[in-house]
Amino acid sequence: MGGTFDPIHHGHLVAASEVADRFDLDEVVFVPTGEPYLKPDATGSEHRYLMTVIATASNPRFRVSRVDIDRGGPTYTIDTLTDLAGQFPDAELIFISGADAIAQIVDWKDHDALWSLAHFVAVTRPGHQLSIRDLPEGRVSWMEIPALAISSTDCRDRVARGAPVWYLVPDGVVQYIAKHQLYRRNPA
Ligand SMILES: Nc1ncnc2c1ncn2[C@@H]1O[C@H](COP(=O)(O)OP(=O)(O)OP(=O)(O)O)[C@@H](O)[C@H]1O
Ligand SMILES: O=C(O)c1ccc[n+]([C@@H]2O[C@H](COP(=O)([O-])O)[C@@H](O)[C@H]2O)c1
Repeated sequence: MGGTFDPIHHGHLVAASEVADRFDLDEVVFVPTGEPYLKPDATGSEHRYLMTVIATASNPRFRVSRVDIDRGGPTYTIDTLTDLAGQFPDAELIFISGADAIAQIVDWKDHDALWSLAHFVAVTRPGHQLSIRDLPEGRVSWMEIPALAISSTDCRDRVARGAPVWYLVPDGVVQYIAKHQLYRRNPA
Protein backbone atom coordinates (compact mmCIF):
# COMPACT_ATOMS: atom_id res chain seq x y z
CA MET A 1 0.00 0.00 0.00
CA GLY A 2 1.63 3.20 -1.16
CA GLY A 3 0.98 6.51 0.53
CA THR A 4 2.55 9.56 2.04
CA PHE A 5 0.99 8.72 5.43
CA ASP A 6 1.38 12.25 6.82
CA PRO A 7 0.08 10.98 9.24
CA ILE A 8 -1.23 7.42 8.76
CA HIS A 9 -4.84 7.20 9.97
CA HIS A 10 -7.59 4.64 10.47
CA GLY A 11 -8.89 5.18 6.90
CA HIS A 12 -5.61 3.74 5.60
CA LEU A 13 -5.65 0.86 8.09
CA VAL A 14 -9.26 -0.14 7.41
CA ALA A 15 -8.62 0.04 3.65
CA ALA A 16 -5.56 -2.22 3.96
CA SER A 17 -7.43 -4.68 6.13
CA GLU A 18 -10.42 -4.81 3.77
CA VAL A 19 -8.26 -5.36 0.69
CA ALA A 20 -6.25 -8.06 2.49
CA ASP A 21 -9.47 -9.85 3.34
CA ARG A 22 -11.08 -9.51 -0.11
CA PHE A 23 -7.96 -10.57 -2.04
CA ASP A 24 -6.80 -13.10 0.57
CA LEU A 25 -3.38 -11.45 0.81
CA ASP A 26 -0.53 -13.02 2.76
CA GLU A 27 0.53 -9.60 3.95
CA VAL A 28 0.21 -5.88 3.31
CA VAL A 29 3.44 -3.94 2.95
CA PHE A 30 2.96 -0.25 3.70
CA VAL A 31 5.36 1.83 1.64
CA PRO A 32 5.66 5.44 2.82
CA THR A 33 6.82 7.75 0.06
CA GLY A 34 10.37 9.07 0.34
CA GLU A 35 9.97 12.37 -1.50
CA PRO A 36 6.38 12.66 -2.74
CA TYR A 37 7.01 15.05 -5.63
CA LEU A 38 3.34 16.12 -5.75
CA LYS A 39 3.37 16.91 -2.02
CA PRO A 40 6.56 18.96 -1.60
CA ASP A 41 5.60 20.21 1.87
CA ALA A 42 5.25 16.72 3.35
CA THR A 43 6.72 16.00 6.79
CA GLY A 44 10.15 14.35 6.81
CA SER A 45 10.10 10.75 5.69
CA GLU A 46 11.58 9.35 8.94
CA HIS A 47 8.68 10.76 10.97
CA ARG A 48 6.16 9.38 8.47
CA TYR A 49 7.94 6.02 8.43
CA LEU A 50 7.99 5.74 12.23
CA MET A 51 4.30 6.67 12.54
CA THR A 52 3.52 3.97 9.97
CA VAL A 53 5.55 1.43 11.97
CA ILE A 54 3.73 2.38 15.19
CA ALA A 55 0.31 2.17 13.52
CA THR A 56 0.90 -1.24 11.96
CA ALA A 57 3.02 -2.94 14.66
CA SER A 58 0.20 -4.92 16.27
CA ASN A 59 -0.96 -6.60 13.04
CA PRO A 60 1.16 -9.65 12.14
CA ARG A 61 0.13 -9.33 8.46
CA PHE A 62 1.21 -5.72 8.17
CA ARG A 63 4.78 -4.66 7.56
CA VAL A 64 6.47 -1.43 6.49
CA SER A 65 9.03 -1.04 3.73
CA ARG A 66 11.69 1.65 3.51
CA VAL A 67 12.36 1.17 -0.21
CA ASP A 68 11.03 4.56 -1.24
CA ILE A 69 12.83 6.32 1.61
CA ASP A 70 16.20 4.61 1.22
CA ARG A 71 16.28 5.01 -2.59
CA GLY A 72 16.36 8.79 -2.25
CA GLY A 73 15.07 11.27 -4.79
CA PRO A 74 11.46 11.71 -5.90
CA THR A 75 9.25 8.68 -5.33
CA TYR A 76 7.85 6.96 -8.41
CA THR A 77 5.75 3.83 -8.21
CA ILE A 78 7.65 2.31 -11.12
CA ASP A 79 10.71 2.22 -8.82
CA THR A 80 8.68 1.03 -5.81
CA LEU A 81 7.34 -1.96 -7.71
CA THR A 82 10.66 -2.77 -9.36
CA ASP A 83 12.37 -2.83 -5.96
CA LEU A 84 9.60 -4.88 -4.31
CA ALA A 85 9.61 -7.37 -7.19
CA GLY A 86 13.34 -7.81 -6.58
CA GLN A 87 12.80 -8.36 -2.86
CA PHE A 88 9.85 -10.73 -3.28
CA PRO A 89 10.64 -12.53 -6.55
CA ASP A 90 7.94 -15.19 -6.08
CA ALA A 91 5.18 -12.83 -4.98
CA GLU A 92 2.21 -11.68 -6.97
CA LEU A 93 2.21 -7.96 -6.24
CA ILE A 94 -0.92 -5.93 -5.72
CA PHE A 95 -0.48 -2.18 -5.42
CA ILE A 96 -3.12 -0.65 -3.15
CA SER A 97 -3.83 3.03 -2.97
CA GLY A 98 -6.70 5.46 -2.94
CA ALA A 99 -9.00 5.67 -5.94
CA ASP A 100 -8.24 9.39 -6.23
CA ALA A 101 -4.53 8.61 -6.59
CA ILE A 102 -4.94 5.66 -8.96
CA ALA A 103 -7.37 7.61 -11.15
CA GLN A 104 -4.36 9.78 -12.05
CA ILE A 105 -2.11 6.85 -12.88
CA VAL A 106 -1.77 7.74 -16.56
CA ASP A 107 0.19 10.79 -15.40
CA TRP A 108 2.60 8.71 -13.31
CA LYS A 109 6.15 8.09 -14.47
CA ASP A 110 6.46 5.23 -16.99
CA HIS A 111 2.84 4.26 -16.39
CA ASP A 112 2.76 1.90 -19.39
CA ALA A 113 5.34 -0.28 -17.67
CA LEU A 114 3.42 -0.41 -14.38
CA TRP A 115 0.79 -2.85 -15.60
CA SER A 116 3.24 -5.71 -15.98
CA LEU A 117 4.56 -5.29 -12.44
CA ALA A 118 1.38 -5.44 -10.35
CA HIS A 119 -2.38 -5.53 -10.25
CA PHE A 120 -3.81 -2.27 -8.88
CA VAL A 121 -6.51 -1.98 -6.24
CA ALA A 122 -8.07 1.43 -5.84
CA VAL A 123 -9.97 1.92 -2.61
CA THR A 124 -12.81 4.38 -2.67
CA ARG A 125 -12.76 7.33 -0.41
CA PRO A 126 -15.88 9.14 0.70
CA GLY A 127 -16.54 12.55 -0.77
CA HIS A 128 -14.12 12.26 -3.68
CA GLN A 129 -15.37 12.57 -7.24
CA LEU A 130 -13.26 10.60 -9.69
CA SER A 131 -12.45 11.26 -13.29
CA ILE A 132 -11.05 8.01 -14.59
CA ARG A 133 -9.20 8.14 -17.86
CA ASP A 134 -7.85 5.59 -20.29
CA LEU A 135 -7.04 2.73 -17.95
CA PRO A 136 -6.41 -0.65 -19.57
CA GLU A 137 -9.13 -3.25 -19.12
CA GLY A 138 -8.83 -5.51 -16.07
CA ARG A 139 -5.69 -3.99 -14.55
CA VAL A 140 -7.39 -2.00 -11.80
CA SER A 141 -9.94 -3.26 -9.27
CA TRP A 142 -12.10 -0.60 -7.63
CA MET A 143 -13.08 -1.52 -4.11
CA GLU A 144 -15.55 0.19 -1.85
CA ILE A 145 -14.55 0.14 1.77
CA PRO A 146 -16.59 1.22 4.79
CA ALA A 147 -16.78 5.00 4.59
CA LEU A 148 -14.33 6.61 6.98
CA ALA A 149 -14.22 10.29 6.13
CA ILE A 150 -10.71 10.73 7.53
CA SER A 151 -7.88 12.37 5.65
CA SER A 152 -4.32 13.19 6.62
CA THR A 153 -5.01 16.80 5.63
CA ASP A 154 -7.83 16.99 8.17
CA CYS A 155 -5.68 15.35 10.86
CA ARG A 156 -2.90 17.90 10.26
CA ASP A 157 -5.39 20.79 10.35
CA ARG A 158 -6.86 19.51 13.59
CA VAL A 159 -3.48 19.33 15.31
CA ALA A 160 -2.61 22.79 14.02
CA ARG A 161 -5.73 24.32 15.58
CA GLY A 162 -5.52 22.28 18.78
CA ALA A 163 -8.44 19.95 18.00
CA PRO A 164 -8.16 16.26 18.96
CA VAL A 165 -7.09 13.48 16.59
CA TRP A 166 -7.81 10.73 19.11
CA TYR A 167 -9.63 7.83 17.38
CA LEU A 168 -8.86 9.22 13.92
CA VAL A 169 -5.29 7.93 14.14
CA PRO A 170 -3.95 5.11 16.38
CA ASP A 171 -3.16 6.11 19.96
CA GLY A 172 0.58 5.63 19.48
CA VAL A 173 0.50 7.99 16.52
CA VAL A 174 -1.33 10.64 18.59
CA GLN A 175 1.45 10.34 21.15
CA TYR A 176 4.20 10.42 18.50
CA ILE A 177 2.71 13.61 16.99
CA ALA A 178 2.63 15.26 20.43
CA LYS A 179 6.12 14.13 21.39
CA HIS A 180 7.66 15.49 18.19
CA GLN A 181 5.38 18.52 17.99
CA LEU A 182 4.38 17.67 14.43
CA TYR A 183 1.78 19.73 12.57
CA ARG A 184 1.68 22.51 15.15
CA ARG A 185 1.46 26.06 13.88
CA ASN A 186 4.08 27.35 16.29
CA PRO A 187 6.10 24.43 17.66
CA ALA A 188 7.85 25.29 20.95
N1 LIG B 1 -10.43 7.48 4.58
C1 LIG B 1 -9.91 6.90 3.48
N2 LIG B 1 -10.57 5.92 2.85
C2 LIG B 1 -10.05 5.35 1.75
N3 LIG B 1 -8.85 5.66 1.20
C3 LIG B 1 -8.13 6.61 1.78
C4 LIG B 1 -8.62 7.28 2.95
N4 LIG B 1 -7.69 8.19 3.31
C5 LIG B 1 -6.70 8.09 2.41
N5 LIG B 1 -6.95 7.15 1.50
C6 LIG B 1 -6.11 6.80 0.37
O1 LIG B 1 -4.88 6.25 0.79
C7 LIG B 1 -3.84 6.65 -0.13
C8 LIG B 1 -2.64 7.13 0.62
O2 LIG B 1 -3.11 8.15 1.43
P1 LIG B 1 -2.31 9.48 1.76
O3 LIG B 1 -1.12 9.13 2.55
O4 LIG B 1 -2.14 10.35 0.59
O5 LIG B 1 -3.40 10.06 2.79
P2 LIG B 1 -4.47 11.16 2.58
O6 LIG B 1 -5.36 11.08 3.75
O7 LIG B 1 -5.06 11.11 1.22
O8 LIG B 1 -3.49 12.42 2.68
P3 LIG B 1 -3.69 13.96 2.30
O9 LIG B 1 -4.96 14.40 2.96
O10 LIG B 1 -2.47 14.59 2.89
O11 LIG B 1 -3.74 14.04 0.79
C9 LIG B 1 -4.39 7.80 -0.96
O12 LIG B 1 -4.42 7.38 -2.30
C10 LIG B 1 -5.75 8.06 -0.40
O13 LIG B 1 -6.73 8.28 -1.40
O1 LIG C 1 4.80 7.16 -9.90
C1 LIG C 1 4.34 8.30 -9.88
O2 LIG C 1 4.63 9.16 -10.74
C2 LIG C 1 3.38 8.67 -8.75
C3 LIG C 1 2.75 9.91 -8.70
C4 LIG C 1 1.89 10.18 -7.65
C5 LIG C 1 1.66 9.24 -6.65
N1 LIG C 1 2.29 8.04 -6.74
C6 LIG C 1 2.10 7.05 -5.67
O3 LIG C 1 0.74 6.99 -5.26
C7 LIG C 1 0.66 6.64 -3.89
C8 LIG C 1 -0.24 7.62 -3.18
O4 LIG C 1 0.44 8.85 -3.10
P1 LIG C 1 -0.05 10.03 -2.13
O5 LIG C 1 1.05 11.06 -2.22
O6 LIG C 1 -1.36 10.47 -2.70
O7 LIG C 1 -0.18 9.44 -0.78
C9 LIG C 1 2.11 6.66 -3.37
O8 LIG C 1 2.57 5.33 -3.31
C10 LIG C 1 2.86 7.43 -4.43
O9 LIG C 1 4.22 7.09 -4.56
C11 LIG C 1 3.12 7.74 -7.76
